[in-house]
Amino acid sequence: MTRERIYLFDTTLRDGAQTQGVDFSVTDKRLIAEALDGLGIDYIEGGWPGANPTDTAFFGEPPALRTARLTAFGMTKRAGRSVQNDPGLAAVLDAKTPAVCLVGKTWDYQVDVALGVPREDNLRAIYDSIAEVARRGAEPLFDAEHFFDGWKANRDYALSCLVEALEAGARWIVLCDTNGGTVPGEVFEIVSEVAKTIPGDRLGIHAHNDTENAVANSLAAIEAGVRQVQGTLNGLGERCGNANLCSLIPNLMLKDRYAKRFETGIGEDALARLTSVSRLLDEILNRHPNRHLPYVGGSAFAHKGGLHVSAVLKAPETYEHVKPESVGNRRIIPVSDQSGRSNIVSRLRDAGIEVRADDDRIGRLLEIVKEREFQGYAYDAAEASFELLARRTLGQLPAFFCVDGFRVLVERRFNAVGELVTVSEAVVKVRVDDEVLMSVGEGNGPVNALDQALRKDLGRYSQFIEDLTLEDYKVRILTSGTEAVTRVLIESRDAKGRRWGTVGVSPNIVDASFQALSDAIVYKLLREGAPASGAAVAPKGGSASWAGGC
Ligand SMILES: CC(=O)SCCNC(=O)CCNC(=O)[C@H](O)C(C)(C)COP(=O)(O)OP(=O)(O)OC[C@H]1O[C@@H](n2cnc3c(N)ncnc32)[C@H](O)[C@@H]1OP(=O)(O)O
Ligand SMILES: CC(=O)C(=O)O
Repeated sequence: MTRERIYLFDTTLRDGAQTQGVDFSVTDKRLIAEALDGLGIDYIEGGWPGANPTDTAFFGEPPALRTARLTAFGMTKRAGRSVQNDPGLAAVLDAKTPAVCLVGKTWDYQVDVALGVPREDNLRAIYDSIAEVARRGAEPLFDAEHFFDGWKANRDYALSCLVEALEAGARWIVLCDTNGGTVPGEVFEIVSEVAKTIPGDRLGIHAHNDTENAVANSLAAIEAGVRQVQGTLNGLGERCGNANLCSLIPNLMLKDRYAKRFETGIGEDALARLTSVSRLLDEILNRHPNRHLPYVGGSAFAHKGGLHVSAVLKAPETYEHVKPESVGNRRIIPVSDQSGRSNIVSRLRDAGIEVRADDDRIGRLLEIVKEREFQGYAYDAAEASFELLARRTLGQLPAFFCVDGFRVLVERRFNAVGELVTVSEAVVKVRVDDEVLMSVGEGNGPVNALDQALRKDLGRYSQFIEDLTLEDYKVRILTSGTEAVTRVLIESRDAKGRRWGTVGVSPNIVDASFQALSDAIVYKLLREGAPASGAAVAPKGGSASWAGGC
């Protein structure tokens, strides 16, 4: 059976740039456009030429795209101006992109209130503007703003706006749920009605996520006939975002209901790069990847419950709706107080620790994990600390360095120019082989000072941790009985792009931080294959190098 083509339109660089807190540079835009092109996206909306210097510069020197059509965004001509005499429209058209998408009003209320022009004038503006795009040789697209609200308020007027765009030569008429308030059943009904006037292979959908339905609305629109779908990477976009292409694409390609009827421009190889493209966007935006994103999130294939893990190890499809590797993701089996022996065995194997499934020490390790989670440790977010704990329990943790003690001082005083300052200073005494090393660190707070001091001189181990960076530091106060206990979670990273989490728990925040910091270093040494120290021995209990004297 021949499959119908669904065209994918990415607006990460335009609607995504309207996300609060997102501010792309020209270089960012180029990188993202190239990644989208590499995936096989059909249209890449690069921004609004003339609206700001970044977008103007981006279109001034556009990236060389392999197959995607670079699209410039703008609005229909301004009231009181002709298409030839509208500097805003001219800037969009002068970008000379293969495709141009113009947004126009289709809700009568918006025409009356936001534009304040007679409704007839708006119809003429749509026609003239789209016709001008066609006349200039670009592929015209019409974003029908507020279409669903417009339909509900005055369907004849909303439809007449679409007809104007179609007659003016629009290749695509994109139905926008601008305020994001429409739900899937309504989208299906309305699009089905519209498709009686405008053929589905000329219709697109642009859904916002204000009711958490942007992906569902896009799929409903496809079921009702549209053949172009707009969205963004990771669901960026105005307010609550747009339809997330990182969910839409796998839904279209991996779910039989769609995959049997439709094809996209994305191949299986490219689909297997989706997770890395999603992470690239986070990297560029300097954001932490959202673990809970479907398909591409770090937890999308994380199996925590013991019952799940026991079955997944027998057959992954018992608890996985698609194969993680189909979207370039991976299965994770974290260890926590929800675990059974299966979690432990699986995690140990992942860490390259060979142990028989019926080894008594597995049960002992499981007990320790549950006991420590009761005290406040959280190993599902600190896989590196779990590995260290496991290796120690199994007698497989090399001793690298030993912390004999530390002292932290926080002092508030007047500095040399009479300003009141708070200074933190830490002194750490470590032993490597038989050598005692004492380092002083200064920082903007006690934990920072401690971190500086600990890393400053680890003797022959210093070379292994030069590229170690602290990425995230989270503190949570837990109430256990009448005493407050602090849990510190640290995420670390190195130049090879490895990330790992460590945890520390103590009634004292500095203590808890120190455990997590020293675990982060020990884990790095382990991964680097650093040789064990001659004299120091790993202490019993607590972290690898923590817990006072050795
Ligand atoms: C639904 C969407 O997401 S559409 C995309 C929205 N994205 C953006 O707005 C980001 C980029 N925007 C900008 O940089 C600026 O808004 C600009 C450069 C486009 C315009 O800036 P300004 O000229 O200062 O106008 P401002 O943004 O305050 O107001 C928009 C004007 O366009 C008019 N307008 C809005 N939509 C349309 C339209 N489809 N067709 C014609 N005119 C329109 C408004 O009535 C208003 O006119 P007024 O100034 O006479 O009241
Ligand atoms: C065009 C657009 O972004 C919208 O209507 O939501």
